[in-house]
Amino acid sequence: MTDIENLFARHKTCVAHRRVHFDLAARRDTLRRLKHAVHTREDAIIAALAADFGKHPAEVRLTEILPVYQEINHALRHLSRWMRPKRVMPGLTMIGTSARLRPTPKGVALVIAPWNFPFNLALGPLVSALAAGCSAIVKPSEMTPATSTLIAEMIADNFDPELVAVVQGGPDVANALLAQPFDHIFFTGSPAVGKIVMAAAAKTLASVTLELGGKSPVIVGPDADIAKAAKWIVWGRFFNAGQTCVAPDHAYVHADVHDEFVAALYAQIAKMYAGNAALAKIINARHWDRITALIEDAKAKGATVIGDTDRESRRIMPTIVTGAAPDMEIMKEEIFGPVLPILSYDDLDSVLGQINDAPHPLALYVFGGKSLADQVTAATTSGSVGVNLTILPFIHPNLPFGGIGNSGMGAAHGKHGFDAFSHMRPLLRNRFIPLPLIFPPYTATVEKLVKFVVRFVRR
Ligand SMILES: NC(=O)c1ccc[n+]([C@@H]2O[C@H](COP(=O)([O-])OP(=O)(O)OC[C@H]3O[C@@H](n4cnc5c(N)ncnc54)[C@H](O)[C@@H]3O)[C@@H](O)[C@H]2O)c1
Repeated sequence: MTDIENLFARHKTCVAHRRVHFDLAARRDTLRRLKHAVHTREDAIIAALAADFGKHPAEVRLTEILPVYQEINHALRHLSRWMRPKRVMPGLTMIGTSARLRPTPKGVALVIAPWNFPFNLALGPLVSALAAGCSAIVKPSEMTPATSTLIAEMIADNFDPELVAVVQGGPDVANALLAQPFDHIFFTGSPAVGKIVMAAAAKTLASVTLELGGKSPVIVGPDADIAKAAKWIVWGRFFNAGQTCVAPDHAYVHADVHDEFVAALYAQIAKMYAGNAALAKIINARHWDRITALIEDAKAKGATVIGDTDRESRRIMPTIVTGAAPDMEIMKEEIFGPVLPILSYDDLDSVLGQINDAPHPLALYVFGGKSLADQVTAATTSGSVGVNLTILPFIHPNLPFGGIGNSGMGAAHGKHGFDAFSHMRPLLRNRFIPLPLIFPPYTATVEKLVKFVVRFVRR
């Protein structure tokens, strides 16, 4: 038996014997312990993310630590209601029964996390798994060794390994874990690896939540408040150096406001990133090479590019690509870096056509009046829609967060995350249902009764 098989078997046994935290008090205790563990390590988390890719402490607090506290507090506040069995009305044919839907822990959960928000995206789904009463094995990203090691130590110091365990490693370790018959797999990462995860889950029939990525467009309409649009788009595109799944990937800007918008972008970049102290590094040289190759290809195909790069420090300064066109590589793959291509448009229908011809995005942003937002929302499909803001649908505690098609399946956060790790188990109790009156033998009276019942239901 390998270490992973052994660990999984121990989780399975504990879950089967309800030895892990199952009732409300125990789950709350687990969540409080997790909160305390994070609270006592805030400085270490900031240091780990600085070591992994130069994230600014304020950004770590806002995008890695705060969302985890929010997820824990929200669960602590609402868990008792989420866990309560829900009464379900009987409908005509079930009169004489009482029905309840009881959220039941799925069992042993696997959480596979990416590198871009390595703390938040490992811990957030873990909160949902623990709130739902599951045990969990977490595999953080191998690309952020300092943060992943910190997560492993923090969990080992605070939890029985049969309740929560962290297994570190890359694709090999992920695949060894995926071979185990988990009860639910929560994967956050690229669409390419999402397909590998789903294929593996098909072998064990594990249910999956897939939080994937893709190109999230933003549309800036002729009636947009340009200064406000530029502020939200610069913030959403460039924090974490653009390595954000819900970042606006490229912008369609109405020709009437194009020049004003581009000027406003530069003004905002100068304001937010003067001196570049706030800008994170690109995660590694491979990604730096990939992103700068996209920039070079756009330049070679006629785009105007403003923004500096430095391989030594793995920095790419906030970069604007004007005159971008669909044939450029930068318009074909998720950029996942601090680069914003701008496409000028006159005809909204052609923009909607381009969005609909591409895989469904994780997020879609619209800047403009209500009628533009309504028109775009009605004509397209995406994981979420943000109007006159960016990123925030991810942070809202009561909105489901998830993609559709290429950008993912299922939902995370709050009650939706709890539901992902729960089986809604129907419980139907017989009180005085008269159905046995029409059990065989089918005498003339029974037949008449059956006919009557069918007529009654049909009417
Ligand atoms: N929807 C969301 O919530 C969300 C959040 C963050 C990132 N993302 C997406 O994640 C991607 C960036 O993250 P990433 O580069 O870490 O993603 P990734 O898919 O390369 O890696 C994610 C995880 O999968 C593992 N993995 C990698 N290759 C594997 C393989 N062949 N078999 C099994 N496991 C494998 C990694 O070790 C890591 O833990 C982007 O596409 C981004 O949009 C989505």
